[in-house]
Amino acid sequence: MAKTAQQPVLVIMGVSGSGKSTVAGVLAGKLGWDLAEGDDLHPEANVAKMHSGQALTDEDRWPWLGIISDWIREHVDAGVPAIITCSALKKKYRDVLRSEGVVFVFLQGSKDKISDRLASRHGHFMPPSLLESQFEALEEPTGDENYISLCVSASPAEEADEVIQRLGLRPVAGNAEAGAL
Ligand SMILES: Nc1ncnc2c1ncn2[C@@H]1O[C@H](COP(=O)(O)OP(=O)(O)OP(=O)(O)O)[C@@H](O)[C@H]1O
Ligand SMILES: O=C(O)[C@H](O)[C@@H](O)[C@H](O)[C@H](O)CO
Repeated sequence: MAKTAQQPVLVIMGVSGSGKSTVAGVLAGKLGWDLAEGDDLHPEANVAKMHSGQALTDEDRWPWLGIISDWIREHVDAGVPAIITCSALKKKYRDVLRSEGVVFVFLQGSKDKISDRLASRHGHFMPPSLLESQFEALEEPTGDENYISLCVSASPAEEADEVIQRLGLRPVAGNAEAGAL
């Protein structure tokens, strides 16, 4: 069972197409928490690189992880509960995001399942061809990393409810039904 601080920051993590943005949006609606989309914090060069079909390297990702880490720290320091999406594929990436109060929510799914999702997603800069490299880079969280894993076979609303229930979070009154898809 992951430990939750009174005002946690949830990092919704997983490969491209695992549902991070979708689930984070529903969860933020139910909880009434601050939300940031990690994809929006990438330097432009990173987005252009992924769009052209090339996988990011560690060097490409460090500046981006620094921005995400700053965002997390601001919320932790201010005691404001929040949710951010970030692939956070490797343990060394999570190590720079980790701090008291940070809980990783790992959206875990098979390559086939996620590949099907990406095939029917349109208008996103990330090409489905990069999914293979995402799985190659992925180091699933283990051991004493403060995390929960969720199997991505339920609806976004069910996945959000599972996070709320497993972490013992409190939905905003009247928002419990938000995002029922
Ligand atoms: N629980 C779900 N059930 C069915 N479809 C889903 C679910 N979650 C997400 N999807 C769909 O899967 C696709 C990928 O979801 P989403 O864009 O949220 O993934 P992501 O992890 O944020 O991807 P990326 O990192 O590339 O931005 C979208 O088309 C979304 O509508
Ligand atoms: O670490 C990475 O390779 C990137 O963060 C990708 O995961 C993308 O940001 C995202 O998946 C595309 O939307």
